[in-house]
Amino acid sequence: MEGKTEAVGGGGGGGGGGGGSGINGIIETWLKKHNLLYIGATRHPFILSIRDGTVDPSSFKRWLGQDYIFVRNFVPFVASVLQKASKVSDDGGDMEVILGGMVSLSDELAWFKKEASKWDVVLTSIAPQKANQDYCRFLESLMSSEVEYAVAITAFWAIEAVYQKSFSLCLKDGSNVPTELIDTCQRWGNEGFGEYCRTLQGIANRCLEKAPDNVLSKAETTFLSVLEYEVEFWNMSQGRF
Ligand SMILES: Cc1ncc(CN)c(N)n1
Repeated sequence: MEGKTEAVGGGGGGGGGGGGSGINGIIETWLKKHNLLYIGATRHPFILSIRDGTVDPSSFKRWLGQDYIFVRNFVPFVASVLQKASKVSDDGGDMEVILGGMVSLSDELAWFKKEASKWDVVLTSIAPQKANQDYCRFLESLMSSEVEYAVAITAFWAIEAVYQKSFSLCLKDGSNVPTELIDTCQRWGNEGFGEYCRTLQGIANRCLEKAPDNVLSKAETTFLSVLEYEVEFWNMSQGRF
């Protein structure tokens, strides 16, 4: 899909339970408007090297260790999104989706531990690198009660969606992912995770449609920041600082 905008997850639907307006939602407008940066985050050379089977094992190990630290910091951020949802969302449907997301993050942490031992990566001896520290600091800033639910849920969707889009690319026909990395690609590239991301996209769209202009522009800036942090994270994984 190079050079062409595709709604995250490929469907363009607003997502069950989200109620967003799908193909014509605010997020779809942003994806078109910021397509270059979006492509930069979702078709990064690190991901392309996994897809093509040319990934440097030391880059993969670096990514693995750093991402474990990131996910540990991501959990409290998601908890803060859940707290915001409990205060503002009308029907409780958002809370169920976010809670489901927290359950899969618990699985994700267990997966990192198992994967790390397979690759001889000692998770307890890893220090976060600068790009990771910056990203985690950004997450922390979004946890403030001053940050609106529409902004926080947009960030949450974008963070999950970048991984879904990136790793699902590795599962497409013609890819040459090494056997030992297929499980990694399936973790975020599977259809269930794609559906979950479309649901988050629908929730975010619904919130953005109700949001005043100043919140909309904060959410757009936050979306762009997520894309930039994701690019830096992939760069860091490749040893490019
Ligand atoms: C950096 C990063 N971004 C997103 C994800 C998906 N939870 C992740 N594990 N790491």
